[in-house]
Amino acid sequence: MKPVIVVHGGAGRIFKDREEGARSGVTRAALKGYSILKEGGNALDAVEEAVTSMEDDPHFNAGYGSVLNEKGEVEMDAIIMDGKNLASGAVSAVKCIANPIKLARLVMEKTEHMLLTDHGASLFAKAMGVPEIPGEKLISERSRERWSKNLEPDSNPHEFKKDPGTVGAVAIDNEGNVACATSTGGLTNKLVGRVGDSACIGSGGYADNHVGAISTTGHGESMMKVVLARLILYHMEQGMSPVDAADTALNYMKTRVGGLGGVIVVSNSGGWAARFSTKQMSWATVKDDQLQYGIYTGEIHTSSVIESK
Ligand SMILES: CC(C)C[C@H](NC(=O)C[C@H](N)C(=O)O)C(=O)O
Repeated sequence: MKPVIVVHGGAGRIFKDREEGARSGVTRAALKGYSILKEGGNALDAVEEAVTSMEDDPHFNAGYGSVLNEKGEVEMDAIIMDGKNLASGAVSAVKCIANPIKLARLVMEKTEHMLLTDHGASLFAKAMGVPEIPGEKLISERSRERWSKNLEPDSNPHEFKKDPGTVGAVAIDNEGNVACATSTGGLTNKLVGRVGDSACIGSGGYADNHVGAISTTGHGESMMKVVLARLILYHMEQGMSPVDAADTALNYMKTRVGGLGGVIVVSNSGGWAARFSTKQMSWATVKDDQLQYGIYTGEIHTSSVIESK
């Protein structure tokens, strides 16, 4: 099987000041993940690496640069899933760690459980030797500015809320194993303790070698109502292509519950899709040593991996 990776850096709106950063961030993440796959590495390592790279990048709403909750703090959700055996690990409402996706993987590999939250997740992180960092270290200047603007009486919070940048990756490796990973700071000015789709199996992501892998972004409450990731795989099981399955599920979410979002898909035969019902979504993919990326509907740039290094 030829390896494929697809990544997203969030749907919604991408304001001009974030466009270049988002474009280069998704491109870098896809190339990092792809180089693992090219060297014979597995899909799980590739999606973890791609997501870690975007968690460390302040242009995205995950890890450093996460949006702030109503109290001005970072609380993050993440999930990872292995399509080989349907093993999955997730964390929700975690603070004070740099890479929630790595903690989600430890939940998957080192516990009997699938999801650890808040205080328990932080005790687990300590037990695993994951360094605790001051919460302040996750707050970028941009997130702080956005958060305080949202509190101003004449602000238009709906505009800012549209531009966060959740991250995710899906991949298939040369053995035909698929995996997904998703990580987010959630929604701007959310209530303390709010958990979104990105920590929930079937909503924020799903991976099954029998069908393919999905990572999602968008309005979490809507995505949880329709169990978006698993819904797309269901359509693929019924014979739809990744693009048709993604569009059908996104359309259902829009008409049924009024929610918008974006998804990336890889099928177990190496097909892929990056689709969104929002105005924009930053995405990138590498397949056959060819890099493709875009932000707007219909925008696709193509270059060879050798040139882009
Ligand atoms: C306005 C929306 C489309 C922006 C989108 N948000 C998320 O994906 C949030 C995540 N699914 C949750 O609900 O916790 C983004 O970050 O790009």
